[in-house]
Amino acid sequence: MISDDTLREGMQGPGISFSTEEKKKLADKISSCGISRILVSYPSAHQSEWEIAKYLSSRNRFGEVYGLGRAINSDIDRIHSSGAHISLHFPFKYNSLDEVYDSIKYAVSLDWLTEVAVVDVTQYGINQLMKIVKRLSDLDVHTIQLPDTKGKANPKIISEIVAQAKRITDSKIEIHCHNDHGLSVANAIAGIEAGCDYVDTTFLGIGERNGITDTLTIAQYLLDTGLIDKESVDHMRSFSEEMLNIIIGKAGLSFFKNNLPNIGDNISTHTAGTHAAFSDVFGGTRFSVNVYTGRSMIKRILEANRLSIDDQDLTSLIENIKNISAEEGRTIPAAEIIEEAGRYVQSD
Ligand SMILES: CC(=O)SCCNC(=O)CCNC(=O)[C@H](O)C(C)(C)COP(=O)(O)OP(=O)(O)OC[C@H]1O[C@@H](n2cnc3c(N)ncnc32)[C@H](O)[C@@H]1OP(=O)(O)O
Ligand SMILES: O=C(O)CCC(=O)C(=O)O
Repeated sequence: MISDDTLREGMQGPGISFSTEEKKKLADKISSCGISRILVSYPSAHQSEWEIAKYLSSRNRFGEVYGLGRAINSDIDRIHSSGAHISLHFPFKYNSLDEVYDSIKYAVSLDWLTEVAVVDVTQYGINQLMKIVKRLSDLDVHTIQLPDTKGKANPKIISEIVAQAKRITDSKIEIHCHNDHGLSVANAIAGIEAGCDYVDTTFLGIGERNGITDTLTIAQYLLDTGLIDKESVDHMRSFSEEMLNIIIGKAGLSFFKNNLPNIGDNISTHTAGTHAAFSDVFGGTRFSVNVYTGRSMIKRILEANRLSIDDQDLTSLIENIKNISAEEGRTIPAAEIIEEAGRYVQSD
């Protein structure tokens, strides 16, 4: 039931970044918690993300190891070459889904366990969403994820979409609930009660903006329903305590104040490069920079500081930023990005 997303979604939490060595250690702990399904990285983001996907998928610690990417052939090839199972997300805005479906067909031809996230489910009417579910099911997508990407859903909505999806497809249904309105746990429980097959969680609920459903809270709920054993929950509790110190070490104690739903700063902070690329979909104006950044985000940070560099320099600036972040397991503050960028401006 639990699909752990701490190593990928968790690394989208403001101020959070993990090096490859840190991810290996965290993966060991997660597997000791009895979790067998895990999404570990975004292989097209950086070499380190490909390496951890390769490392974890070549070991027998988990039943299913996934890497995430865009529904485009180059991201699919990158994930597949790591040996991880393919997890794809739709674009956040589109005119047509034809090319997306072609790429998904390609992914399924490589990996029968392919999973696809129909991002931001609350943008659709229920009939339109079910048409998409049916189309993915006809393409033999193994797992259809229905994520509340913007954290705007409520338990009634999640219950309705999961129940309807389960009626029209034999594909597995997965939910992924963001916490902007503080409803990620209630929404996940509504999805479980409505019959979903998997629920995405992260330890301490860390993730993009103010995160998603917390693993331990859901495990505690599943314990009461008999779907998980007490030993696993005990391991999750002690790992959650360790994570608390890891997160404070990386993002400071104020992380937990900023991470409050509805009022915390984190709800307007983005890490995902692809989110910054769709600024009319995601309104956030604060950025946390690690290997998940992209051109759109770095350009916006430079523009806010009245700096502009040419395309080639931007490529090399982003490469440097991502390398430092991956090696040192830390986010890169705006001041450091500006200083790095300044070197390109001066050398022109
Ligand atoms: C809901 C979620 O959290 S899904 C997970 C999102 N996670 C991330 O975005 C983290 C990893 N991202 C990255 O490392 C970078 O954004 C990269 C490597 C993917 C791309 O970086 P860049 O090439 O510098 O592009 P940038 O980040 O500015 O923009 C993303 C591009 O992907 C496109 N895109 C985004 N999602 C999709 C998708 N599902 N399918 C196709 N294209 C997509 C955008 O339209 C944009 O294209 P453009 O460059 O033609 O405008
Ligand atoms: O977990 C995934 O597969 C990606 C989707 C996601 O993170 C989201 O929509 O918020």
